[in-house]
Amino acid sequence: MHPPGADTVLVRHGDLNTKSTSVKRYMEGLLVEHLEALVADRSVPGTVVRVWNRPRIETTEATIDAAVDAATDAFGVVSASPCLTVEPELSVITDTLANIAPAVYDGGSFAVDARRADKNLPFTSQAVAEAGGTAIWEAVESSFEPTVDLDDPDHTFGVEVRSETAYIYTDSVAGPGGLPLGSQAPMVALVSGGIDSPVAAYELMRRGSPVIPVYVDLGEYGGPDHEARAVETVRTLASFAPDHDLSVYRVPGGETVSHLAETMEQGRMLSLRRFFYRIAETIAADTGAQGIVTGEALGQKSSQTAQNLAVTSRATDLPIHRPLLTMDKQEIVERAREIGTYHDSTIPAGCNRIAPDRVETNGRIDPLLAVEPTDLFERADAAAADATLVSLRE
Ligand SMILES: Nc1ncnc2c1ncn2[C@@H]1O[C@H](COP(=O)(O)OP(=O)(O)OP(=O)(O)O)[C@@H](O)[C@H]1O
Repeated sequence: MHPPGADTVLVRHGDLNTKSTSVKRYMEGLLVEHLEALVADRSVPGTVVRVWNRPRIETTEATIDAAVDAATDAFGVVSASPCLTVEPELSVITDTLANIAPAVYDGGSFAVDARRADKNLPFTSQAVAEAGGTAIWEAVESSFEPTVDLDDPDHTFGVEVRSETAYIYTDSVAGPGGLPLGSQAPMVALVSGGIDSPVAAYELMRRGSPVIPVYVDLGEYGGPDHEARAVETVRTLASFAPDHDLSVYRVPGGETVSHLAETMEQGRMLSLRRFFYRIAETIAADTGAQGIVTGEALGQKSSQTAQNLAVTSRATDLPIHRPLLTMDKQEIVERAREIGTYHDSTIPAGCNRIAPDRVETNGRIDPLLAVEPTDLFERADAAAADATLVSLRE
C-alpha cells in the first residue's frame, strides 16, 4: 500500500552496484531508457529521472501503482517504493510521518528505517529514526497500542534522505533483479510455447540479454494451436521489453520432422534437437546473437539426460544456455505463473506424438550419426533461410 500523496517511485538496483563506476554509469543509462520505454508503453504519465544510484519515476498519485508495476517489471530492478517527496529537514520529515501514520498503520509493531545518502546533512539517520518513531507513536497511540520492533516489524516506515529531497515510503515491492536489458549480447531463444522455454528466455532477459525468439513449425506434428502458444508466450515476454523487437522467427520444419519420423526410430528425438540447434545457430549468425537458450532441464525428458544433452549439443559450436537445467518442474511452473506465460503455455496444441515407442536415454554420437539423415544440417540451414517473421505489433 502506498502512503497518501505518494507520487514518486524510488527505484533500487542490485548487481549494478558491483560494477566499476564507468560500467555502472553505462548500465544505469540502459536501465533509465528501459524504464522510460516501460512507462511509455503502459501510458503511465510522468518522467523517469536519472539520479546516480537511485533512478526515480515522477508521476501522480492516481498512477503511482501502475508506475510501481512498470518499475518492478524492469530487468535490473531489485525493488521499488512508492514515495512522498518532502524537504530534507528533520521537522518536515517527522510531520510527514505523523500525517501518514494513521492511514497506513493498523496495529502491531513498527519501525523507522532511516538512511542518509548525504553525510553533510545536519542530522543523523539515527536522529530521523528516533524523532520519526516518536512522531508516529504519538499519531496513532490514541487508537492503538503501538510497539516498536526493529528486527521484524509489522510496519516499516522508510525514510531516505538525500541532499535535495527526502523520500518517505511504507512499502517496497520486489523487482526481478538481474541486469538492465541490453547490457549483454543477444541470444537466440528456441521457443516451443511449452511451459519451460518462455521461462528460460525470460531468465536470459533478466540477466540483460535481449532474445531473438525462434519457433520451429512442426508441420503435421505441430497441431493447430502450436504456433499460437509460442507467439502468445513471446507476446508476454515482449511486454517486459517494449524497447526491443521480439518478432518471432517462424521456421518451416514440418518436412524434416516428417522425414525424421519416417526414416528414424532410435535417436529420432535427438536428431530433432540437433535440427533445432542448427537452425538457431544459423539465425544467430545472421543476427549477431552470441548463444542459444533452451528450456531443457536435466533429466526432465528422455532427450534431456546428461548423455543425450552431450550428444545433441555437438550440433553447434555456439554455447547452449539452459537456465532451467537444475530446476524442478514445479519451480518452473511457479516461475511461469509469476511471469505470466503459464496460461498460454497450457493451451492444448493438439500436437501429434513424434517420440518413438522406445525412447533413447543413453545416446552416443557415432551410432546416431550412422542413422541420422546426412543432410540434416543442410535441411536446417535451408529451413532457417525460409523463416518468416511474425510481428507482435497488432
Ligand atoms: N517447435 C519448437 N520450436 C522451437 N524450439 C523448440 C521447439 N520444440 C522444442 N524446442 C526447444 O527445445 C527444448 C526442449 O524441447 P521439449 O520437447 O522438451 O519442449 P516442450 O516440452 O515442447 O516445450 P518446453 O520445453 O518449452 O516446455 C524446448 O525447451 C525449446 O527450447
